[in-house]
Amino acid sequence: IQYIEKALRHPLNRFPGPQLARHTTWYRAYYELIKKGGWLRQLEVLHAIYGPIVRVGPNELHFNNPRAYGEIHAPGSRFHKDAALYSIFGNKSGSVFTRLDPQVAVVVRNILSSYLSRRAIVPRVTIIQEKVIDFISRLKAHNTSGSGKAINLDHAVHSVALDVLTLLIFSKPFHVLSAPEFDHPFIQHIEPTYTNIWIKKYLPDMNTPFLVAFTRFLSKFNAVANVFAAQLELVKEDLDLALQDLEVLRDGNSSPVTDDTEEFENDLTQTAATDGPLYPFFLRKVHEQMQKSMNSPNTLGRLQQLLGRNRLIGEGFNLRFAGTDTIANTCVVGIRYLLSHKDILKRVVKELDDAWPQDDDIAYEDLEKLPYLTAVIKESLRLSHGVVTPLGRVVGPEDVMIMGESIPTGTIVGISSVFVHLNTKLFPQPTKFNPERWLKESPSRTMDSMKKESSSDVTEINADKYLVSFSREPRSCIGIHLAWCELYIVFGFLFRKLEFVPVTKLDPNQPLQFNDFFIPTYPGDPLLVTARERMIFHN
Ligand code: HEM
Repeated sequence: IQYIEKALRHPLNRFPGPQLARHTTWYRAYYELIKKGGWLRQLEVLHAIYGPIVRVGPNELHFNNPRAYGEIHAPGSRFHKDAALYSIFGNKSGSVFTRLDPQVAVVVRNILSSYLSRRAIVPRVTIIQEKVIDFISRLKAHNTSGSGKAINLDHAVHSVALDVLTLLIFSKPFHVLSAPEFDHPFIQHIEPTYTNIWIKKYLPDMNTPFLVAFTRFLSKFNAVANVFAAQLELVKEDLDLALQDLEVLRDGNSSPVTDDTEEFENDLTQTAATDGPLYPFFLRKVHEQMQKSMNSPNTLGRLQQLLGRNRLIGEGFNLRFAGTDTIANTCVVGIRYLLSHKDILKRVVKELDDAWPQDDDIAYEDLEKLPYLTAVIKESLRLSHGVVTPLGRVVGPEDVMIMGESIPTGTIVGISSVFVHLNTKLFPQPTKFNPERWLKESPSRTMDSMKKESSSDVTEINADKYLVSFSREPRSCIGIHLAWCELYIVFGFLFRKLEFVPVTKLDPNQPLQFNDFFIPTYPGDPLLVTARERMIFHN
């Protein structure tokens, strides 16, 4: 009776939605677990029935208007991340990504952001370039080896993304690119990893002896666990190596304790000459902060709690996930669309050839200046969406207005990036791969159409503002500079140096289907291609 009374008085009752979802989160679980990531498709159905705000769980609302994105992910927001959603990444040992409170996360965000800043990344561009050149030779060698077998480009691109990231960040990179046929176990298990983590959201105490014993029976689960364990071992070894270095530095008294971020960034820039990986720098910065706090037990205690050994391992481990599959997905989606749109491919290749006529190197800054390449990357980011799951936030510390409605404290609110990127007012013919839309002189953006847009419920016409693949402050992606840099180099180098012949049948009018497993996973045929060197003829 008490339950019924409470349910009848619930403040979210005024919002429409399916009856079952009002009473149990298992309504959503059905789509996430049984319908294998079909929650996004169901959200579309629900919005079509119930309108722009839908009650999708006992305590959860989903929005479909891009304006809501800005209101939920607003600078200075104190909304916490949704504990149940982020528990799938194990928020017990944790990392900045799984820290729920933005005011706690900011401490680690600041340190991590400086070592992933543009100033830290640009001097390390050669590390990325060399790996991508190595990748290109492997693709060519595969073709000339006479095996006659096409390459699975999805696996190949995930391999290069994982190698670039781990080479740049850790002193012990994973080296997966050297596996025959781009088929390293770390790569084979990407999809099962993502599809299996959902179960943790609904059975959070996976570490209870019963569940551990139970999962031993599931061979697929076990294989994924083994791959996880192997990667974790590498991160742990890296941490130990870095800590040993720190001991040496401390004994030799050569680690200056400094408050000065600029000095730290200079330090990063100088050490770039030695190709230093970034994770040890991060640890060194943490170490410096701790030394500085020796006389302030409260700060020291807080730092130790935030950055204890397990947490530092968690931080390193999380970077592998945050920074690999997201970039690889953007590349795979972009390459697929380019190979199925010959006119767009021709135009981007011409732009590259004009800017880079000789077979020597091109400066990264010159790639960044190419408008069409930039538009191709933005369109690839838009149609790969970044993270597709609604990034649930808990309203607080007081009630707020979202889409003109007062939303009570404690409500979980979200809007998937897909509803922003596929909004027809912001991006006409949204499922079409059309880099033109990002160019200022785009013929599709006439004064008339812009006037119409500004009179719609979307008040700003700046499409860049609605590219939310990296989310928004205060929890936006801190790897954005690395991501952009890698995307320019992968797209620029691959299409300047190689010609791909798709073996998979690609239909330009068929939008790519994906499932919602936090980041999108693409069922269906893998992208099989052969690759050969491009010949450039100049008059
Ligand atoms: C195309 C590539 C990438 C995309 C689309 C992307 C997307 C995102 C998104 C949407 C978020 C917000 C997640 C949330 O609210 O829970 C995020 C957070 C994050 N990203 Fe990325 N990311 C990319 C690359 C990277 C790279 C290369 C790194 C680092 C090596 C990285 C590290 C992080 C971290 C540490 C966070 C957590 C920030 C926080 O919770 O405060 N990401 N990313």
